[in-house]
Amino acid sequence: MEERGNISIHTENIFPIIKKFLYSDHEIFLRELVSNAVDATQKIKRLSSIGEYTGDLGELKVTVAVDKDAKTITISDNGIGMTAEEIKKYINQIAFSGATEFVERYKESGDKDQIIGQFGLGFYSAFMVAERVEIVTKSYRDETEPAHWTCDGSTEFAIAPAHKETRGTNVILNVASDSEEFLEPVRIRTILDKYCKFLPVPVEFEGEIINNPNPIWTKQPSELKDEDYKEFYTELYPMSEPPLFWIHLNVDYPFNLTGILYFPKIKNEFELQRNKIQLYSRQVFITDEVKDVVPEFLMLLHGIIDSPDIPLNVSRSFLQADSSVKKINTYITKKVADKLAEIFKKDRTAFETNWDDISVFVKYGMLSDDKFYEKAKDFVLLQNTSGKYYTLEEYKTQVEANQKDKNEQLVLLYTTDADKQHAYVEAAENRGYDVLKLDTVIDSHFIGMLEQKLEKTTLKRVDSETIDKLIEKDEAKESVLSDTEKEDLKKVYEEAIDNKNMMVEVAPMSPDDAPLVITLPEFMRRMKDMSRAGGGGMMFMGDMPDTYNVTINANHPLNQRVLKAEEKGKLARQAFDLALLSQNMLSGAALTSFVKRSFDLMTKE
Ligand SMILES: Nc1ncnc2c1ncn2[C@@H]1O[C@H](COP(=O)(O)OP(=O)(O)OP(=O)(O)O)[C@@H](O)[C@H]1O
Repeated sequence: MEERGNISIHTENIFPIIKKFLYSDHEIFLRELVSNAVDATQKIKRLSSIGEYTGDLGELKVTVAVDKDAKTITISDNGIGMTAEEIKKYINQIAFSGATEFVERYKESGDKDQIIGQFGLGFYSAFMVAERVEIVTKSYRDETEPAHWTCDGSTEFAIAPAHKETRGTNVILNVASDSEEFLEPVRIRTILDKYCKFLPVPVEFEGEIINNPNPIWTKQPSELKDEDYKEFYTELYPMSEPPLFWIHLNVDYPFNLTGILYFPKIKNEFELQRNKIQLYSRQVFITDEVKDVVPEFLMLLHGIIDSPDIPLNVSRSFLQADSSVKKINTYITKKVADKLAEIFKKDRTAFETNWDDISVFVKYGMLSDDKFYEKAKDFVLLQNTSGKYYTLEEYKTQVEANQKDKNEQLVLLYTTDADKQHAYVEAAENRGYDVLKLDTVIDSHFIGMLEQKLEKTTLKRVDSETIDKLIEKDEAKESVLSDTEKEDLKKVYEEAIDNKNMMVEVAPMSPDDAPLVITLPEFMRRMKDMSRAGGGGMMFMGDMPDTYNVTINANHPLNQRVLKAEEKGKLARQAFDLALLSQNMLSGAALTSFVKRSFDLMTKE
C-alpha cells in the first residue's frame, strides 16, 4: 500500500533556494550520494564484525550507473539498507532538516563561497540535479520489507512496498532537464575522479573500479617503501617533478589525522604552487582550499590530509577559531619542523643539496610562526658567496673574530646579487670579510627577522657603505690630503657630478681601495623597500629618488691627480662614471657621453 505524507520542516520549499545558491557546485551531489553508499557498506561490515549481522557480507561495493535514455543516474550499494520506517526517520527528517539548516546558515552569512565546499549537503543535494529522486532499499534485517520512496524535492513524499531481492540501497535520480550534462558518462567519471578516487570501498562505473580503496596514507609507515611514496605522488600530480621528501602524518589523539605531506621542488615560483594539498574526510575528497587547516607557510607543500575531525560544515571564521583546527595546525607545524631537523642531522649533504628548494619555505615558516622559528633556527642555512653553507651558530663562530665593529656589534655582510655587486663583494673579501648570499624574494624580511632575533647583530648589504664604514673599527685612517685640499676635491666632484641626489664626501681610505665608491645607505633602501611593500607608514618614501653617498678616497693617487690636473672636472666626471658603470648605473645619454669622453681622453694621451 502506498503511503503519502508531508515532510515536517519549517521552510516551505527549500529546493529552489538550494538549487539557485549552489549553482556552481552542483557536482557535489555525487560525492554526497556515493559517500552515503560507502557509509552504508561500512556500517554492515561493522555490524558483521561485532556479530550483529550474521548473513553473508558478499563483496562490498558501490556502483554508479548512467542511463541516458531513461535520464537516470543510479547509485547502488550492498550496505545496511533501510526499512520504510528508517527512510522516514533518516531521509525525511534528518536529510531534510540538514538541508533546512544549510539554507538558514546561508541566509545568515550571505556569503556563498564561505559555505560551498564546507558544508556536506548530504542526501538532499540529489535535488540539485534531479527533478525526482527514488530510493529502493532493503534492510539487512531479514524480517523487513523492501521499500520504495519517491520525492520531487518538495515537502511531499510517497512511500510504498518494493521488490528488491538483495540487501542494500539504490538511489535513482531522475535528472532534471537543466542538468542533463550529468547524463554524460565523461562528466560523471570526472566527478568520481575528483571526489571518490580514494574512497575505502570499491566504486564501480562502466564496469571499472574507479578508485584506490587503500591509498598509502591509510597504511602504516613501516609497511611502505620510498617507491610507494613516490608512486603515490605521481598518482596525485602526474606532471610534477619528483618530491624532495615527505612526511607521513599519523595521529589519533587528541584528534584524528592521517596524511602525507610532500616537499615539492619550489624554487622561487611559489605562488604557482599553492592549493596543492587536498583535504579529505574519511577518504572523501572535500577541498583543495586548506587555508585554515594548514598553517599559511605550509601551503607550499603538496599532499593529502585526511581528518574526520575537521569541521566541514561551518563557516570559515568559525573554522579559524576551532580548537581542533588549531591543534592540527600546531601538530603539522611540529611534524614538519621535526622532519627537517631529522634530515639535517642525518644527512646534511642532502639537506644542503635541497636547500635552494626548501629555503623559501623554511624562512617563510620562521617569519610567520614563532614555534617553527624556535626549531628551525638550528637548521636554517646561510650560504656565502663561495657556496659554503653554515647554520646561524656556525656562521657566527666563523666571522666573529673579524666582523665585530668598535661597539662589539657583529656585522653580517650580504649581497642580493653577487654579479651586479661584484666590486663591493670583492672589496669586502679583500678585507677578509665573508659575504652572504641573500637573494631570494623572502630574504629582505628574513634579514629583518635575524636582526630582531640575534643579539648584537646587524646585517648590511655590501654596497651600503664604503668598506671602512661597513664594519667600523676603532683605528682612524690618516689622510694624505690637507683639510683645504679635501674641501677643494669635494667641490671639484660636486660640480662634475652635478646631482643633488649624490651626496659627496671625502674620506681617507686605503690607497688600495677604489678611488671613489657609490653607496646606498642600508636604512634608506630598507625604508624604500618597506614603502614599496606598502607598509610602515612610509608611503612617501617610495616616490623619492634614491639618495646615494659618493665617497671620494682621499688617499687614492687618482684623486691627488684630480686636484692637480688641468681638466679637473673632466677627470672627476670620468672617475664618477666608472664607479657608476661598475654598479650598472650608467645608461642612456650618460653612457654615450662617457664613452665619447673616454675616447677623447685616450686620444689625448
Ligand atoms: N545509501 C544509504 N544506505 C543506507 N542509509 C542511507 C543511505 N543514504 C542515506 N542514508 C541514511 O540517511 C541519513 C541521512 O543522510 P544524509 O546524507 O542527508 O546525512 P548524513 O550522511 O548523516 O550526513 P552528511 O551531511 O555528512 O552527508 C544517513 O545518516 C543514513 O542513515
